[in-house]
Amino acid sequence: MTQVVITGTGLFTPEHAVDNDALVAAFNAWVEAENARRAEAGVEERLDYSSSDFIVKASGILNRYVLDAEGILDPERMRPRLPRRSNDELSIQGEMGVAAAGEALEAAGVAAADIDLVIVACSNLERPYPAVSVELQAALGAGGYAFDMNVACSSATFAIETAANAIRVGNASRALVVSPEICSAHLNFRDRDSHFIFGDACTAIVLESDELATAESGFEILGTRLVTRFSNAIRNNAGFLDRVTDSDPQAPDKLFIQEGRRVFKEVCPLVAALITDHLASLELADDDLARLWLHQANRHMNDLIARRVLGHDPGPGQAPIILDRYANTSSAGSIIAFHLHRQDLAPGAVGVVCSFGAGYSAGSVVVRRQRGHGVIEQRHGQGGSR
Ligand SMILES: CC(=O)SCCNC(=O)CCNC(=O)[C@H](O)C(C)(C)COP(=O)(O)OP(=O)(O)OC[C@H]1O[C@@H](n2cnc3c(N)ncnc32)[C@H](O)[C@@H]1OP(=O)(O)O
Repeated sequence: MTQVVITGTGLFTPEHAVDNDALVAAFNAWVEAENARRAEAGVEERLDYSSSDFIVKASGILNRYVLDAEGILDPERMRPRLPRRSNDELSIQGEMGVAAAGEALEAAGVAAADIDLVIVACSNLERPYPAVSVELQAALGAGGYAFDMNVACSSATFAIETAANAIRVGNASRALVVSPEICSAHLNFRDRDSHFIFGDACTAIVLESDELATAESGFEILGTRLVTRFSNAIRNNAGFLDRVTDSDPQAPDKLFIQEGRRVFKEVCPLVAALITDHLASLELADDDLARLWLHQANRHMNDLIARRVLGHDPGPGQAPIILDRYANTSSAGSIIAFHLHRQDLAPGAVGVVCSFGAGYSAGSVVVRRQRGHGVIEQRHGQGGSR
């Protein structure tokens, strides 16, 4: 069976950084104005203020990067301002994708023309068609075929499995998985419970059949495992039927909404069981795991999942946190952690990239650092989705 190797990753980080204090100042200025409006209109109910202390304590988030800070921090607007682009211009997600893909291709030592599958996988696509991936394929000069897919926060791991299988069956020899997440556009910055949760970023991953890979030390995919379980606890009702259902396009449910506590309670055990069962199916023990690159939604969730999987608190750097800087970047989060925190791993070290999110959906990708190019250990050398 063809072995599939991750040979390069890339990351696009928007220039605008917004820390909690700036976000909270904008939110509280809006609350003050809104409460004054309510008082004037004789409405009794008042809105509560937000606080940086709460955000850090509840989530571990200190900062987020966004495509446009000015629109978000304007209390009169509180949403990013992204100018409309003409059909002849590269789309916003296409531009993010070109930046992240360029870095990933360079790391892999692969020319764009040698890519024959491009998957754009993210929570929110900026239009239904033509597919952003097909536009990106053209912008990069990649060959083969391309398609978009959305499995919310698990989009990237589901796409890794899809790309790896395409390589295994011979439909592609090299694939690019790109996750351009513009979470600031689906976030209700006027909702106290969630206004701090998300940031924007784009990741890219190059996957190759091992016979073709030339990168010095790639990460061999030992197996992938995906799970979904329906839940309304995280939801966004925006959709193309809005126009014909005559529903209010400004209604709060047309943006991200969640029952945070429920998500915490229901998703942590699901994810811990997914990883543990996946490792067992690969004849790996929990303590074989040198690293957990977990989805980055909430620091406490990650601590709990890592503890459940490992049976003890993770060692320093064993379950890296990037949400302190990036906040929740949906499907990009676990890939950012993988991108930034893998180079120190010794050859042969095993780790898991694990996403979880709306759906619910969760994906586990177990990888092992190669011992220099072309040398693959046979002990856990199974291919396929396991
Ligand atoms: C998986 C995904 O990627 S989906 C997207 C992200 N999802 C998640 O992160 C799900 C996991 N859940 C969580 O992380 C958490 O539930 C959070 C961070 C969303 C919220 O933290 P919680 O501790 O659950 O806060 P909760 O909503 O219960 O509120 C606790 C208190 O803080 C208050 N509070 C809520 N928001 C704020 C705020 N912005 N500032 C100050 N206080 C606040 C509430 O009013 C409440 O006060 P009370 O105890 O007096 O009633």
